[in-house]
Amino acid sequence: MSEGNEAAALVELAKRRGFFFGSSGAYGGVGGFYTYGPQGAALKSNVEEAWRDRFAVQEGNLEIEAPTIMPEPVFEASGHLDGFDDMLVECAECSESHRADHLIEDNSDLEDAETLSLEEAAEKIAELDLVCPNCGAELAGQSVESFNLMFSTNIGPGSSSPGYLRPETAQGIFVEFPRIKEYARNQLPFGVTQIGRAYRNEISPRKSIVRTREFTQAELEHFIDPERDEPDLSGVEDVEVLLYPATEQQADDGDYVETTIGEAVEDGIIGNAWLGYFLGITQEWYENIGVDMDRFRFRQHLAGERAHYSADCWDAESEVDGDWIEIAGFSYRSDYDLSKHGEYGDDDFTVFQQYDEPKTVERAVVDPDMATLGPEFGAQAADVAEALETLAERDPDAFDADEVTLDLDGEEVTVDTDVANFSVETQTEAGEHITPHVVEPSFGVDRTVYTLLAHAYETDEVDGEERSFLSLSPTVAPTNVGVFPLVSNVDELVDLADDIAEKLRAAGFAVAYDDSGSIGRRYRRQDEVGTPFCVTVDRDGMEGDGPNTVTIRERDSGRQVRVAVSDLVDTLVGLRAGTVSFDAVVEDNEAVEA
Ligand SMILES: Nc1ncnc2c1ncn2[C@@H]1O[C@H](COP(=O)(O)OP(=O)(O)OP(=O)(O)O)[C@@H](O)[C@H]1O
Repeated sequence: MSEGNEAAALVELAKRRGFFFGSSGAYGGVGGFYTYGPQGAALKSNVEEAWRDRFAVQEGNLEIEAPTIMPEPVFEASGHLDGFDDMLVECAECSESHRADHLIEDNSDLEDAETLSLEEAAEKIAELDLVCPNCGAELAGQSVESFNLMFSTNIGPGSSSPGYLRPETAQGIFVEFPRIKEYARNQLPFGVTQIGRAYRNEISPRKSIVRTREFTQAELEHFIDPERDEPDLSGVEDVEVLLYPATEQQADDGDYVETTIGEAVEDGIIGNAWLGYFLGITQEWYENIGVDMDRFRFRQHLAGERAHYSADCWDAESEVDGDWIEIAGFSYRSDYDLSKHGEYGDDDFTVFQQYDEPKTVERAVVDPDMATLGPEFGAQAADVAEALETLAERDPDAFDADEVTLDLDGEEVTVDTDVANFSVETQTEAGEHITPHVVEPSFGVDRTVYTLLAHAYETDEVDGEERSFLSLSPTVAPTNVGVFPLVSNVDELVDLADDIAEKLRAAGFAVAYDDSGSIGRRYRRQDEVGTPFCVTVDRDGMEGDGPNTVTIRERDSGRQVRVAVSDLVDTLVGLRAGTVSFDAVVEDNEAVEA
């Protein structure tokens, strides 16, 4: 497809063939909400299933399903209430809202306008003479404001209990960590996955299902002890990747780095081995489900671009119509989330890590008797003593210094270790409580679906006519097989076709049974929705005393092969799973002239 046309052709096909379309059309539609039709819902569900199989089942990770609405304190702790903002500029003329950073990026060479401050963004808009994409009015002089992307609601009647629709599925996993860690028997590392809806009140939703206000994420939160846990890179070190590191993006002649996961981790291009591990298995997964690897890269975030919780971040990006779209994000979230919930929430977000050998340590033990602290602390004495005790537990070495500094609700108090009455006791410790760090691969399911459709969309010529088809991988194709009686007025053919359709459905296939129109038109209909194989029941296969035979047609090449009905289900099972190639089926059977 030529550049610029791909998305338009895709959206047209998606609507006509029941992949997806803007929702609530009867009421004028509402920006940023899409309904998946029968083909789209099946494709999306197959992508989710493939993700679940790779990132939950194959990895031995756990899966949970948490609510999509959570109370306000969760998002106070997570930082989303304060920090989950985009830059908004409103047109004074038509009142249309725009994302300031996107407007700037679309109209300049700047790729990281997100990193600008609000004032800088406003200056840039003026400098570039940007106009409102809706009405053409000048935007210079308009202020740029930050806009929080969370949808708010009230839980129960009244407004005393505000809640928010989750902007990422991840918080549902972090908040439930105290329960899940028990389930995982407190053994790090372990991973928890969740596939579900997330909601963001995007300032300007666009590119159909690429930027919507309600979308599906598939997230994995992998909990590790950064001091003890190392990933096993042996399975991914040879995976070849195209990387676009932050340093290259900032260099004048910034270039891609073609390397392997093993080398990228060794050379420090990917600064964290766990991120390297996940980039490796992700690249293979995307390739398996049909993302075109010539239109795929990993791009590292620039420092100012990273989310409030992220210490290092890479995006998986796919190219559609010449634009790079983020389809998954990989963040090293450190202990940010669990520490915050530990601080704000009323539960234990740490894990007890046993030492290899018990350790003998000297611990400062604070005397809780306030009198010994001296009169200078007055009414604060009880708080000071409590803070000293906490410090003694968390950082006993602090008492080696002459004085210790305490934080009493934001007020700093310095205590001379001579007057802080503590004694040093020798204790044997079996382990320590640590707050696990989190490595997070976060996938956008809708953007994956969009990429698969865009990368699969092809046109060629068949019998002198243009044909458009989706070369979707058999593992995700929404319809697995088409079944057609060559003609609909011969009972014998119709009965056998019915019987085959029933057997295939019983074997777990999504079957499209079609007996209307010419066989060519029936093939075209299936080609357009990406059905990889079609079975046709014809008279040739019913002749003689031998086994009945039917033809299987392969979508992309249009080649056909005649196979015995008794072998059909097994053959298609192999073809769908990719364990049997169409070439092998042709070799074992009789190729048919198309
Ligand atoms: N509005 C949206 N519509 C559809 N998918 C989304 C949307 N926002 C995020 N996603 C998906 O969720 C994944 C993880 O979310 P993350 O918070 O990393 O996105 P993001 O960096 O905020 O995305 P963007 O910069 O495009 O707004 C993204 O890689 C993307 O695939």
